[in-house]
Amino acid sequence: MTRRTSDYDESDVRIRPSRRGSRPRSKDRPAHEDAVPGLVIAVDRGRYTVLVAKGVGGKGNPERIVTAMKARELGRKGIVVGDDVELVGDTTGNPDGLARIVRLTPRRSVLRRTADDTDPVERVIVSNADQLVIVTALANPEPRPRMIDRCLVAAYDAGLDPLLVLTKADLADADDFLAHYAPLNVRYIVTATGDSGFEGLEALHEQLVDRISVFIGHSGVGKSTLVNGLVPDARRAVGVVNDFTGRGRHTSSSAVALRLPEGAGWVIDTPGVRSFGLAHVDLARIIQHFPDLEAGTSQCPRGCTHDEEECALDAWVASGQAGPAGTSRLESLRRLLRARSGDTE
Ligand SMILES: Nc1nc2c(ncn2[C@@H]2O[C@H](COP(=O)(O)OP(=O)(O)OP(=O)(O)O)[C@@H](O)[C@H]2O)c(=O)[nH]1
Ligand SMILES: [Zn+2]
Repeated sequence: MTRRTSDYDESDVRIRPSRRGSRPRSKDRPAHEDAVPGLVIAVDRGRYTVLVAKGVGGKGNPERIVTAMKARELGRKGIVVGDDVELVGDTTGNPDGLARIVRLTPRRSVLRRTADDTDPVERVIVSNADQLVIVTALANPEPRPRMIDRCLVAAYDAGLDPLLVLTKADLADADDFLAHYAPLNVRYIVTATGDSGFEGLEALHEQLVDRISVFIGHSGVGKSTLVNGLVPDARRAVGVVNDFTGRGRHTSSSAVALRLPEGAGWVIDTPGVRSFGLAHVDLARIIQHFPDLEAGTSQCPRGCTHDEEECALDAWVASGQAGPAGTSRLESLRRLLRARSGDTE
């Protein structure tokens, strides 16, 4: 198996830990009592853009953006957008200054993916998010239900609440699509741009208040249009900082956290992420992420893989108990199970 390299700034971690025990903690590790907390909002080739709040490190200090590198003592531990960290060094926000990240605060959530479904290297895309916003166009490009199902599995597995955003409702009706997904009880927002402005943007904004939301979607679905509508200046702000420090501009291939106006939540844009390999998701757990089908497994033989002749799910779907999308959802589940076990057609 070839390990795919990625220019995406995610942290790579072997899923199966090595059998060698980790090194005992050194007693004389420096304590960094003067470290200040910050939030990682962008990562670009080993440089971290960290937001440090007002008043931190001294009364009267303004909110500032600090460029940092990872301290040696953190070893190979990856730092990603969304991480809460502690910094030492120059944390004034001086454009020529450089801070060091000396501590990573335990993560509340991690959104991971692998390059494909059997890749042993998992990448952490973003940490500490609580919502996954799956952006799909109703037309141009056509919705991809299998991709959506995959994103839903990734969201549930990471403990994030999924939110479907269906764009371009001016081009196609949302009803068919919504009928398909209704049995899943996933929250959704329908948006459209047109003569009457940007419909649905406010409803979407409401769902983002006080949350950390990761946006994912294929090229052309209108994700940038949404993000720019929600956070008109933020991308420029992050870009400016990177220009200004001369330490590499923020490229569109890595995730960036953008603050909603009035500070009421974060949108994390993930321009380089278009799909999720799910090698890190326990095979037996995948079915739990299909709640519309899981109820039908009670009639399955013991140890059923749900991809075998005796599986009760075919009858469950045929009886209509999984709703109108049952057939396609079961197909989706089985494709995932096969891909996950390396048994691709
Ligand atoms: N008709 C219509 N077009 C839209 C809508 N939203 C976005 N578009 C158009 O769709 C195209 C793609 O939009 P983007 O926002 O660039 O899409 P994206 O998902 O960010 O795509 P990448 O930038 O390639 O990642 C643009 O031409 C937009 O103007 C919409 O609601 N209705
Ligand atoms: Zn079964």
